[in-house]
Amino acid sequence: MLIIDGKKVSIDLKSELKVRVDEHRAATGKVPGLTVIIVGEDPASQVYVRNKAKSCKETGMHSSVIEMEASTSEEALLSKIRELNDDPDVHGILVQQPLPKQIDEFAVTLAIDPAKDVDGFHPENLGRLVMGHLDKCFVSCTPYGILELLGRYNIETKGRHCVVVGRSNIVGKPMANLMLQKLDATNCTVTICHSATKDIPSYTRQADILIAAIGKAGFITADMVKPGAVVIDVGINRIDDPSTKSGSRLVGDVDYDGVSALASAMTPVPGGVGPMTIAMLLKNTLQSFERANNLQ
Ligand SMILES: NC(=O)C1=CN([C@@H]2O[C@H](COP(=O)(O)OP(=O)(O)OC[C@H]3O[C@@H](n4cnc5c(N)ncnc54)[C@H](OP(=O)(O)O)[C@@H]3O)[C@@H](O)[C@H]2O)C=CC1
Ligand SMILES: Nc1nc(=O)c2c([nH]1)NC[C@@H]1CN(c3ccc(C(=O)N[C@@H](CCC(=O)O)C(=O)O)cc3)C=[N+]21
Ligand SMILES: [Mg+2]
Repeated sequence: MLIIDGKKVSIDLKSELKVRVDEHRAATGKVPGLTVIIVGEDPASQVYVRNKAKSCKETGMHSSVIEMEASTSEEALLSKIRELNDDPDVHGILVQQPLPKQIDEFAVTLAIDPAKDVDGFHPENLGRLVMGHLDKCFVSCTPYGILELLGRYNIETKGRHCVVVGRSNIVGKPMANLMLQKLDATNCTVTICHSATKDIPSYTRQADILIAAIGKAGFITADMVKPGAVVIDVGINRIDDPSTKSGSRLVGDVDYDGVSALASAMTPVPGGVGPMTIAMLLKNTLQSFERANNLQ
């Protein structure tokens, strides 16, 4: 079984991005800038935001984090976003999800300038993805990172059956639509399963490429997987484990031990899709900078 090493690929990709950032700095005196807004004090979100800022610095990009109180009003957040939309030094804006319940996530997504929406969540970007205008949009970082992994590991996609479990706007839907595109690196037959799907194993067992984005630890078990399938695990679930120092550990949506015995290739958790999500966020931020400065 081939372990698809997202951690390693993300390191390679970040060093490629750094070369380009250094060239831009030398030529223009400017570097790409990413601003992350975090509302409230969710500890998991704080870890992601710190990782994003650290990766930004590794590649020579400028990073700033805006922390807002959990009680922040929707209007206060929207007004901060409008300020960043107008700031020429900000090339990427990311508002960390989930948001507190008084704030409408869709209103926030709509407020971000699509040209700075490095998450790829704005309907203009998701719509362009669905319509196949990939060069003019930002692709949601997790699906984009998975595509990058499939490409770097030379995994055949054309004509193969890709089954995506999960239909969120940030992972499942863009993932399925990406694999459906008429491109050499995609061109799959696609099935999407969700919580109302009857008999999920009957679909997952047909998958040549199985992508799990559910948010339930160990949901995909060996009996649900066709021997030789490529299995991509998006899930990030923290479970109790008294044998570890912290008392918990991260697992994916796939039962790794069971499924790795019959898959041909698989992403681990941690060290698979997660680090790629961050690398693609930086790639999108660099892309935004290059578009803004006519450097393409
Ligand atoms: N590695 C990374 O970079 C990232 C990881 N994640 C992780 O990926 C996972 C999914 O994230 P996200 O898409 O935001 O999650 P959401 O909770 O938004 O969506 C989960 C999807 O799974 C479906 N689902 C839930 N339970 C079942 C079930 N019993 N059977 C079938 N389908 C089910 C839901 O169906 P329905 O629509 O019917 O409710 C929904 O479509 C989470 O663990 C998250 O932490 C997320 C983003 C990035
Ligand atoms: N606006 C917005 N954009 C996002 O992209 C976004 C978001 N909100 N909210 C939360 C989810 C989740 N997400 C992850 C990113 C990296 C890892 C990651 O790097 N994971 C490491 C482990 C990290 C750890 O140890 O906790 C790994 O899998 O190896 C995980 C999850 C981005 N998200
Ligand atoms: Mg969600």
